[in-house]
Amino acid sequence: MISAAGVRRSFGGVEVLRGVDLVVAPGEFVTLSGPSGSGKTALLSILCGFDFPDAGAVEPGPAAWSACAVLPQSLGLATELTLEENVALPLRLRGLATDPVARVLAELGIGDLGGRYPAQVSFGQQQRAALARAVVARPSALLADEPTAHLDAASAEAAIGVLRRVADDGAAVLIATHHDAVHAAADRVLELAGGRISSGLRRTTT
Ligand SMILES: Nc1ncnc2c1ncn2[C@@H]1O[C@H](COP(=O)(O)OP(=O)(O)OP(=O)(O)O)[C@@H](O)[C@H]1O
Repeated sequence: MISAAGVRRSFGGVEVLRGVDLVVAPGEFVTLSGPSGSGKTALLSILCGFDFPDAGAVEPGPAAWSACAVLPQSLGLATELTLEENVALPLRLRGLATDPVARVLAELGIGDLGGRYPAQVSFGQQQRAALARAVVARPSALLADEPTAHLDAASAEAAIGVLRRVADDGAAVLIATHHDAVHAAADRVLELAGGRISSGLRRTTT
């Protein structure tokens, strides 16, 4: 579960988040839209524990952070590790087998790049490696900031398929994005405007 209740956050005297309430249930794939500067990154940073609210409460709290995967805009790949080693890291840290690494890299179209270092691949390829690392250990919550920002349409489709599967496997998934294709794949689209969540349209399936 991912949730925020009455979350407020100011920067330099400007209140960017003015009482944000949201809930993403296990198994839900929810996207967060909103104009540039509306506070999407600020909200995700608080939800994943990188930052703290001035007021309000969030889940996951510290006790559940280990089961929460985060894909920041800056990616955070370890530059001294190959893509394969980066993706294997969350599995190794938990003492799990690294068999899924090759499958996830292949699914994202970078199966032949596992032996390269981040500096030896494009930013879009790094972005897919960071997504692979975020999902490989089957997190129970996933927070991602613009995970398809540097991807072409086909690569974005593959990324969306992976995100969808993480939710179908039972994770609560919240994605900040400007990308219509990601919103179209979501169960619900939340709009952050004026410091609050102003809508939560449920996608209708026919
Ligand atoms: N650490 C900080 N210090 C000062 N101001 C900040 C800080 N973090 C965010 N802000 C301000 O808060 C506002 C929201 O920023 P944020 O990055 O959350 O927007 P966003 O909705 O993610 O934008 P984008 O769609 O462009 O990524 C902006 O006006 C930004 O300048």
